[in-house]
Amino acid sequence: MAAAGEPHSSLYDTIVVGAGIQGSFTAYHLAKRGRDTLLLEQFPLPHSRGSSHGQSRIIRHAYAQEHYTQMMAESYGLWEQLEAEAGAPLYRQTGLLVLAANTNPEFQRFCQTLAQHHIPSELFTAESLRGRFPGIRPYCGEAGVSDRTAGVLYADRALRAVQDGFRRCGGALRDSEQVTDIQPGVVVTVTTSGGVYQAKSLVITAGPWANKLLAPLGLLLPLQTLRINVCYWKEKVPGAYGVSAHFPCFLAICDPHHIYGLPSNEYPGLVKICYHSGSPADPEERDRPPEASGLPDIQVLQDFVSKYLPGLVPEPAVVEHCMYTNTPDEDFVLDRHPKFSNIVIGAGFSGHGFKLAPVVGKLLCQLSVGEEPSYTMEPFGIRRFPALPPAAL
Ligand SMILES: Cc1cc2nc3c(=O)[nH]c(=O)nc-3n(C[C@H](O)[C@H](O)[C@H](O)COP(=O)(O)OP(=O)(O)OC[C@H]3O[C@@H](n4cnc5c(N)ncnc54)[C@H](O)[C@@H]3O)c2cc1C
Ligand SMILES: O=C(O)[C@@H]1CCCCN1
Repeated sequence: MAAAGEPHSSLYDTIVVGAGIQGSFTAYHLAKRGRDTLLLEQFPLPHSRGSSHGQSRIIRHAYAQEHYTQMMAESYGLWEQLEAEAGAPLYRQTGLLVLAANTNPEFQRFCQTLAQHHIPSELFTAESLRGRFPGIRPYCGEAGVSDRTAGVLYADRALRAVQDGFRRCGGALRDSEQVTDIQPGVVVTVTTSGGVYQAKSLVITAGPWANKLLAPLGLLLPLQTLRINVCYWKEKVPGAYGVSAHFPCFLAICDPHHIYGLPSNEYPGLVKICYHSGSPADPEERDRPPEASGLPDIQVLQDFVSKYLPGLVPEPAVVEHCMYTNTPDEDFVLDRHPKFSNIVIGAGFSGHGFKLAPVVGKLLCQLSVGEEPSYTMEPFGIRRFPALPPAAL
């Protein structure tokens, strides 16, 4: 292997830009197939400036859109495989409750998908919810549906495990190297703050920085980057909403944005409850507090916690930050560059991509080696966005 700053003596098969969960899984699949792969990351690892840091993420089969439930069947298997390779637990089953007015059309789609895919689940009325989950105070007319297979992924540990797996397969990971220039061609030339590298194909998985790398390649995707407040709430009785008390993850279908929670585990006595949206922010500015004085998301969460979860103190005890990169329809972008077919793009994971990363990585790997992808790519294509600059298409 070349020392940092020196060109690799031969061509890489693939360079992957961005060692978040999507780029790391893509590189892992490529290296497992024996491809000579270089994974580049701008920050020293581990870091907390993108979207893949933190201790926990929800994993679930339950989705209102069937294509994700379909992909989750394989994703669970790949997580288990990584867990076995890592020799450490990456996942804890807790179940998930989806909560909504029983007439809500999105809620009904969740119920249909769970039934069609034979996912173990149970329907609840407001009354049966109260009986089973005394920590929740449902309102009249509310319903719940559970996904018993759901749980929590140990995110930081999972990211490390997949990067370790990549290196064990012979992959090269260089952190603290920012990609500053990409020259497309049959051989792609990538310049970083530390050197110049060449490869037969390139995968861009740059999270909130995706458009910064794509713009010089003539492509601007309709992505919105959001700064998310990750809030933790104190239990009045420690453990009452904990994994050991069998409190599940939950997803409350609220208007305009959902609210979700994970049982207390990572910080003893604190339950993670967040708003599925945030304030628009450039990733370079993510650590600067938002200019508006009030934080409406935290106000919405405080109202929700005080009305709905009476065993929690309705004031966040800890607030951390993370970035979302949203597409208009919240479906991912997994596609080739419209002009440069050996440049593959994975972007726009819209706050729900972690659980699916094993399959996303496999699909991006398939696209970059020129194989037929294992799933329909229709929901993920770049051409679904009608207003792209004509230069790109
Ligand atoms: C608060 C929060 C809660 C979430 N909850 C869930 C959940 O419960 N379940 C779930 O499935 N998903 C969840 N998600 C979504 C999930 O975490 C993301 O979809 C996923 O982490 C996106 O990964 P990524 O690799 O695309 O992005 P990132 O993790 O941001 O990785 C991109 C990487 O590219 C690097 N990079 C960028 N530009 C360059 C460059 N020029 N040169 C070199 N490197 C570069 C960045 O430094 C970064 O490390 C949540 C996300 C957030 C923020
Ligand atoms: O992907 C998930 O399961 C969660 C749902 C709620 C929003 C954040 N992501």
